[in-house]
Amino acid sequence: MVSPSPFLPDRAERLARAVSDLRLGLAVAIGGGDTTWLAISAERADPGRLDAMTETGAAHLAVTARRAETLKISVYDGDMARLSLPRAVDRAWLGGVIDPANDLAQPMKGPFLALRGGDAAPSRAALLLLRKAELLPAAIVAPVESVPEGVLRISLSDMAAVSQTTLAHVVSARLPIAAEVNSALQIFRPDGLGDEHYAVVVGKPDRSAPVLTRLHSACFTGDVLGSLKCDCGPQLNAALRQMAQAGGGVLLYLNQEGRGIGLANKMRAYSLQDQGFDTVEANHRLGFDDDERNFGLGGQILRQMRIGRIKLMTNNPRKLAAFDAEGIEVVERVPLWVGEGDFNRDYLRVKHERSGHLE
Ligand SMILES: Nc1nc2c(ncn2[C@@H]2O[C@H](COP(=O)(O)OP(=O)(O)OP(=O)(O)O)[C@@H](O)[C@H]2O)c(=O)[nH]1
Ligand SMILES: [Zn+2]
Repeated sequence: MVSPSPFLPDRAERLARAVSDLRLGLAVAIGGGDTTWLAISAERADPGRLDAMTETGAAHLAVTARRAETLKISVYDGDMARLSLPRAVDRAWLGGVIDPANDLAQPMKGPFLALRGGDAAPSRAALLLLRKAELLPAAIVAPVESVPEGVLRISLSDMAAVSQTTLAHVVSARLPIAAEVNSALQIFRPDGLGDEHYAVVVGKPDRSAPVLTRLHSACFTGDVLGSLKCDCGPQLNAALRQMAQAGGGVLLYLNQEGRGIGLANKMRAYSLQDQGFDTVEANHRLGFDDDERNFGLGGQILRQMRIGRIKLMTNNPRKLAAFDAEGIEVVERVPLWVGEGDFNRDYLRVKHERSGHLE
């Protein structure tokens, strides 16, 4: 007989499963306190599951403090709020509460009853997992007597593994690119939650000197489509060209689209920007922070590549701090201001004025 225990998922694997279940619209059971709770994405909840979650009258809707602020809901749980839900939730009402697309058209959505006291930790865990699933951070949460068969169970103590992803090198292959034919692409894969990330080695960087490095965040609209709303495409190309001219460099490409909120949410942010909100306000109205990226992954990749000293091409002081925290010495910052135009002037101004980007 084969022993079952090696086949059981560990904490990191359970969390990765929980994120993909929530993304599908499935419920996840969260235990670890006195009560076990079922949580489901408010965005993905189908009518049958929504009714089942709310039929006892004990369900609540968890939203982030950012979203609560826009909805003018009292925040008693620090970074989040829990709203009591009626037995039969009106889906249009729910849509209005969680999705800010119609905030301006439908400004009054209350009255809301915000819960105080009790255990907010399971709801907080659900919100964090939904962010990792790149869904709107709004969860329907209800206590359960018993967990329905087939529903994944996680424990609050599993949540510690959310930020403990370790990346492993998978493969490296030669990749001639327009900037430098002598280049290579390396792939790094997480052991639990998260996406694969890449390192482009341009030319032959001299490892005895600080390596010219760029930490780039995925931007489908800018990198691939040539969107004029941001500066990502020109930054990507300028970085690769400068590395080629310098004889070599490393471009770390982190799959953290939309500053970590995912492409669908970034497009929600863009539609809010069309209503007049700036980049930061749009993120807040959706329930996200200004920037949800984890730059520490870049340092982890460089350590695996045995690169310890770099010249970093960036205007973002948070990136400098992140490499420092990972033990990578940034000996010089190389400013990277390119691609300014009519469509991204406000975006660049907001980076400078609100996000602390350097000259
Ligand atoms: N949420 C959101 N993300 C955006 C928006 N515009 C661009 N992005 C994302 O922002 C990231 C690029 O970040 P930036 O702040 O432009 O630049 P940075 O990489 O932090 O800083 P630099 O190193 O100085 O370029 C990419 O992940 C883009 O997909 C937006 O309006 N909203
Ligand atoms: Zn972009």
